[in-house]
Amino acid sequence: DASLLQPKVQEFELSQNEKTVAVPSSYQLVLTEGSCPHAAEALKQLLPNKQEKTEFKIILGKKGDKAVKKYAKKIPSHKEGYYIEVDDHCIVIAGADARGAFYGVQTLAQMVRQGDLSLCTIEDYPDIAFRGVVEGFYGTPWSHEARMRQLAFYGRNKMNTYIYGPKDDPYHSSPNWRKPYPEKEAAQIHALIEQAARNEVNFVWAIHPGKDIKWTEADRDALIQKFEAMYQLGVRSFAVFFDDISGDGTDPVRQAELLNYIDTHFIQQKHDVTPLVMCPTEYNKSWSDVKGGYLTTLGKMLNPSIQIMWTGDRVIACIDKPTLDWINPLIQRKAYIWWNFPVNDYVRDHLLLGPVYGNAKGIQDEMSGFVSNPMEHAESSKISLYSVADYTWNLDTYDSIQSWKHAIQDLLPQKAAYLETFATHCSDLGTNGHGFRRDESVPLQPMLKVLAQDMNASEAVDSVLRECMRLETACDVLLADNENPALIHEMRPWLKQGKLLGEYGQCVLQMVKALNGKDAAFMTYYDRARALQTLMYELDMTENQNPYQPGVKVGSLILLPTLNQVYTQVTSTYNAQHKTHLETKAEYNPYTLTSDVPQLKTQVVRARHQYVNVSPSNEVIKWPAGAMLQIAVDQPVRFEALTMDLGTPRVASQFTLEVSSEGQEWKSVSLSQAAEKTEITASIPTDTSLKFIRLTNKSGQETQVYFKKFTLKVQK
Ligand SMILES: CCCC(=O)N[C@H]1/C(=N/OC(=O)Nc2ccccc2)O[C@H](CO)[C@@H](O)[C@@H]1O
Repeated sequence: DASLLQPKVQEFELSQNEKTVAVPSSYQLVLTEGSCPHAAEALKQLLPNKQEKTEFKIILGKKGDKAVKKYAKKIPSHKEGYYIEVDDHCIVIAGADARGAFYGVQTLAQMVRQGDLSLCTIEDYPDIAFRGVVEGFYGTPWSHEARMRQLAFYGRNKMNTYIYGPKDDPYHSSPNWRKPYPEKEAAQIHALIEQAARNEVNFVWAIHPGKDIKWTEADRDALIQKFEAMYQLGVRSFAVFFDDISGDGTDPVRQAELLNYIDTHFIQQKHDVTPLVMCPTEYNKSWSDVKGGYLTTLGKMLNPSIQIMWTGDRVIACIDKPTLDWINPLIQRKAYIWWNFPVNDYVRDHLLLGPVYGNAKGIQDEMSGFVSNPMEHAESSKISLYSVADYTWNLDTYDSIQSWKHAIQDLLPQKAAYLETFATHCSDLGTNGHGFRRDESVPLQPMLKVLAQDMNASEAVDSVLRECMRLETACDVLLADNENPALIHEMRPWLKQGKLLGEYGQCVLQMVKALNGKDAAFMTYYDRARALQTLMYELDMTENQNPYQPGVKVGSLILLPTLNQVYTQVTSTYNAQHKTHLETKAEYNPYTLTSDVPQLKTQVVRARHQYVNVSPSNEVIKWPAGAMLQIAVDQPVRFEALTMDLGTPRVASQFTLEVSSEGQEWKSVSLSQAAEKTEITASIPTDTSLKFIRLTNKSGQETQVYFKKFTLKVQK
């Protein structure tokens, strides 16, 4: 069944209807020794017991091999393409090159797993030249074991590129990019390179020198020497990243001269090295200043074989034709896409387990590469990566939902149905500085909308109740599962939250059904609902407490908000009927953020014990003159202190900090910032309790700052 092949093949034809042949238990292998070693190794693992003298033959080779001479004309004339022919006494796998032959064996492996083989022919090849993953996220780099598993996953899914560029590796970035890796790390990288080769994956080693590179011969030679050291380790693919830097490292002429020098004096000298990849400083349209000439300078100066990475119209954006029609002419080549999904280093309280959707069809000829920047959770990222492999191999037949279901089936075969239930409600990012969102709880949305309109709609009550039971069950089963321990370990906090959410939903809907029944029943569900609200809040406050977006969110787009709304409504109704004063607030967040700084208006404010934090942003914030950021609180509190960090020294004088107890009378509070320090503090008088605090840019002009920290300390 061709629709089950992953990625979907370009052309599949049954040769004789309904005829099949059993998977050969023994066969004669015909190949040119040493021609396609990784394909031959994969075939041996797939069908181990080959015999010399048997009737059945498997022919394996690449274009030019005598073994496949007869089929040469059938082999697609695309790099990494292959031809498969299955008939009743022979299987042919003929690659356009060795990697194509390897991919043919991967496809055969999937056919074999389906049982008897249909008599058929397959002509297949990738739509996009470079497909795979860039380990380029902020946060805990993947472990060595996780990377080894990833590379095998890429081999099975025909991804041919893994770019090693973890921001937090000191030998990839500053300060040690000039130094060779120590013994242990070097050995691990060598092991990864061998694993990559076995799986026909280009291991691309990236260097990120931009923070402190000097435009001198010394630093140029230091970079070449580091590349040479990596070449000795076995690296045959190289990248230079200039993203997320400032200062004179951002000069495009210098960047281009350096890259052309590396290309001419290193890449071109080696013959067995793939084209150099670079990540520009302006890597998305929203940050580009075309008139400034950065992109056009690179486009004009960079040797044509050098690939230029691009994230799209924004840092986090899906890729469509207008995106590519804009960038390709400027850089005078096809963009090499760095797709910032499912990376979640800016929404670390959310796991992104939903479908991969939103990238256009029909744009395969406008991109030279498409690599996904994943989550620090390696196993959980495989749901998205499976679909990125599917999409980038064959854009026009890609079906996001079907691919998502197959991805889950592939990741956890025995418990796929449960993982699908859980993943359905664990896909949106929540509000974030990039404004990038994903759909969530999609099959349940119609009923949730009915419920929000009328909590007594019995069909909606029952269907949401059943889904909450399924969610609770799914989380229990997954928490206890050991088919893929690494996956469950990563998801554990979210599975626990999903279980609580499923239980909470059942209580709330039982409250609705108990409204006109026995009060004791209602009260029991009410007590448990309140208890579950507390348990969800405490889990959110105690697990995954990273310094950026701490906490554990599940169902945050529509399921939890709808259940909270129904909780409030049914409790209010009960109060009206019984003249009681039960608590109607579901999720109590006493703080509200308002701002007329465009990039800050969606930031999240959250109380955490004695501290009130506004979530930091990775972006450069353009703070208009007179614009403000305000925190309001329901009940008056005594703020003791404010600590913030705008990532810029000597900037406090551009701002005023004011406080108010009712929003009319404002008192200003002095800000202090030590010389050459970026941290700004304010001690707030606690003689009166306050409901408002606001920070305004009073400098009379727009200022550019970062937004690394904004924390209020509340008096106990
Ligand atoms: C060619 C893409 C480079 C890129 O995306 N860099 C980082 C990246 N950069 O985006 C920024 O907004 N970076 C930034 C903004 C302001 C100041 C410093 C960095 O975003 C991703 C998602 O958070 C990170 O995983 C990436 O490492």
